Amino acid sequence: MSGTVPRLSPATVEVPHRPDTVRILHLGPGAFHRAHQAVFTEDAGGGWGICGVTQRSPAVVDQLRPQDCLFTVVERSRTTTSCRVVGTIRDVLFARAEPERLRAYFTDPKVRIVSLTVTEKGYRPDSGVIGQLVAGLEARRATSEAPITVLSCDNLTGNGTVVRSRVLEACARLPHGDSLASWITDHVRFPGTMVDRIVPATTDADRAEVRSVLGVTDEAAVVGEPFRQWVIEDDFAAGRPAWETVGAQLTDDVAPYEAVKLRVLNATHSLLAYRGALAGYDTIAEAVADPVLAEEAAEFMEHDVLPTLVVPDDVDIAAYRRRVLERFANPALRHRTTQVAMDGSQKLPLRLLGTVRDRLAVGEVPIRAVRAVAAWMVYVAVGRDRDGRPLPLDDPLADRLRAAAGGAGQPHAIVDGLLSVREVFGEDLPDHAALRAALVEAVADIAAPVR
Ligand SMILES: NC(=O)c1ccc[n+]([C@@H]2O[C@H](COP(=O)([O-])OP(=O)(O)OC[C@H]3O[C@@H](n4cnc5c(N)ncnc54)[C@H](O)[C@@H]3O)[C@@H](O)[C@H]2O)c1
Ligand SMILES: O=P(O)(O)OC[C@@H](O)[C@@H](O)[C@H](O)[C@H](O)CO
Repeated sequence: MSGTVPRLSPATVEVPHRPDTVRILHLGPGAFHRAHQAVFTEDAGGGWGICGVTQRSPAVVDQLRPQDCLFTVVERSRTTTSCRVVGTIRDVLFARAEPERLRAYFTDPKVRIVSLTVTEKGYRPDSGVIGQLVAGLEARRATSEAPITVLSCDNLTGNGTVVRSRVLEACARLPHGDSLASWITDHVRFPGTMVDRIVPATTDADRAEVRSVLGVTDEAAVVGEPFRQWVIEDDFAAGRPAWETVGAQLTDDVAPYEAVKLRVLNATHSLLAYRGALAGYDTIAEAVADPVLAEEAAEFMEHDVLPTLVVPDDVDIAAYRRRVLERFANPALRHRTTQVAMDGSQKLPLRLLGTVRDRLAVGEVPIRAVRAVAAWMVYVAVGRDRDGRPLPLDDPLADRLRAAAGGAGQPHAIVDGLLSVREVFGEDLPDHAALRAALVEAVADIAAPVR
């Protein structure tokens, strides 16, 4: 209950140096954007204000607008907590309710960057995000024609290339799409990025902590770990904030950094999420505190992932792997296993199946990666933990996955059913006999305690 505690606003908290002008339009101003890009952008200075655009609901607009878009970032290490109010977001809008305001931002030459954090499923053709981008770029072409950069900050392999391809594919479906595609090719850049900061969904307890520390009610507070990293391909059409002055790394080639992050951090996160949730652990920190799961995670990184990586010269991969496990072990974050487990059909191909394919290609069956995939299969098929508590299947393909898994049947039926989902496993993996056999064995082993 907030009682009479005043709301966070410029009247209740002093925030120096707020930018006056919106120069970045951000699609998907969820927890991660607020704790990552908004913080880097505020630190970099130079007057780059952000307008956040929500796609699916006005919830974040309703949280931020009464606060003049101010919000708190709560930074939690194992032993310390600090709060910082961020003022770089200057406007927020719900696209469906305010299409004219959205169009005005897209056509405004002062807006130089459209960035995105819309989750992996936000890039699917049915999400509406790509359509929104194409409509916005079309409006810009018809008015100012000013060059602009589209900056994906989602955990996708080749996020810049993916968003560019999706945009051009959508143009190809329009009646006069060829000329729009050609304008986009000449005027719009799509740099790739690697983004990293663990930012769990905010809870009521987090908001209560902000109330007690700052003495204000903040409905838009977010929580993150102290670590943050941003590697950005330096390919911008119309300028950018000086992010390199505040710790971001600008480079010609993001791909090796992105592969290290997705295959080491995100894949191990998913392994711990599925194995941990099935074992009855609520949080990633609890899962990695289990010696069996910690060893499985460490061995997965060392034996399955490492041989597939081209490690950039400036990355000490042994230290990186150790640090990832230390970050996961931070108990103050309370990152829920079921949050990391969501959208597995979209995440597995990006985080785990590249490693599986690369190892199979050299004649090795990566048994620890296989166990992680098997844990996802058991999570989908059985749908409850070892104490019988239900596990949510929050996934855009949930119905298809449930039907394919066919309930908690025999291991071979679960594996064959889920392997047949081509959107996840492609055309190659379902026919790989050694992979199938290893999956059946791992599913049998992991499912036994939860049946
Ligand atoms: N949270 C983290 O630790 C973290 C770290 C690195 C990268 N990321 C990236 O940021 C993304 C968002 O994470 P978050 O913590 O902000 O999540 P969030 O749930 O707080 O926000 C997700 C945002 O994406 C939008 N979205 C979700 N599904 C969509 C769909 N189908 N179509 C259109 N928009 C959709 C939501 O409306 C919301 O604005 C992640 O999926 C990941 O790609 C997150
Ligand atoms: O955010 P998602 O849903 O793509 O993935 C869940 C986590 O693995 C992820 O958010 C990590 O916390 C993050 O990628 C760390 O930078």
